[in-house]
Amino acid sequence: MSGPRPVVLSGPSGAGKSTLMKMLMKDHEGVFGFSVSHTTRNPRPGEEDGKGLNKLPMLLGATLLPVADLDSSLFKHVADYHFTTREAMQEALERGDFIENAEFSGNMYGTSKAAIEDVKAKNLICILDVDIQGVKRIKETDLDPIYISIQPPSMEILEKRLRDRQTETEESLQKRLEAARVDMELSKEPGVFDVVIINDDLDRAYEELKDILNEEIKKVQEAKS
Ligand SMILES: Nc1nc2c(ncn2[C@@H]2O[C@H](COP(=O)(O)OP(=O)(O)O)[C@@H](O)[C@H]2O)c(=O)[nH]1
Ligand SMILES: Nc1ncnc2c1ncn2[C@@H]1O[C@H](COP(=O)(O)OP(=O)(O)O)[C@@H](O)[C@H]1O
Repeated sequence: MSGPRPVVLSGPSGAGKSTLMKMLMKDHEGVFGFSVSHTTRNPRPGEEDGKGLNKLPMLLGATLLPVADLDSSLFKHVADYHFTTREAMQEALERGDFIENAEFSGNMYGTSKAAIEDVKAKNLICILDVDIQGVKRIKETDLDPIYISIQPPSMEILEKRLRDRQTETEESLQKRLEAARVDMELSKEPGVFDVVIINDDLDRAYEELKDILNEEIKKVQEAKS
């Protein structure tokens, strides 16, 4: 049995991926599991670390990382990232512990095999939040996810949302806007994404996302009942 299909959420920084994902996980307890990525960027206030799992070099070799303590049915216990160092991440990469990795806005990001395995083991729909480079890398694997791009209505609105979020320095904001221009172009290429959702009105975008995932959601719910 292969279990439910994973879901890749991609799109520019500030497009609304985390917001939509949090809504999904909150409304569907015990259906989704988040693939907790590794990153070398600093944690933002309020962001949750993958609880001790940033001792990565030793732990990543294991088939199943002890991320089971992150109860995906209770969103508040889901980690945002495993915050780590460039050195530790480089070593783990060399060991082949990641299915994909990318450099984004001056930091390293990557999806470990263990992050995916953890969610798979619980028979949940695995959600991956990755940039466009990650999308291209994942296409070279046998993961076979549903590829969804979340796009902002315009660059102007994206910039406003990112500024209002108050998480970025001016430098990091400019890097994100630059990456967003590239992302917006590439996401228009035919065949890259199964669906592109324009996140103008949040509730409408959320309904669209739920509709796309409805079949997979039902499968997981039926398997549980
Ligand atoms: N390739 C790849 N990209 C990732 C991964 N985790 C996060 N990202 C992407 O990195 C970018 C920056 O993420 P983040 O620093 O959390 O900023 P935010 O998207 O503005 O909240 C976003 O486009 C994410 O989708 C990963 O494991 N692999
Ligand atoms: N449809 C929307 N309308 C207005 N603001 C939004 C909308 N969607 C998201 N936001 C806000 O925009 C900011 C960026 O959203 P976020 O989910 O952090 O994006 P991402 O995860 O793609 O970087 C957040 O402050 C969020 O509250």
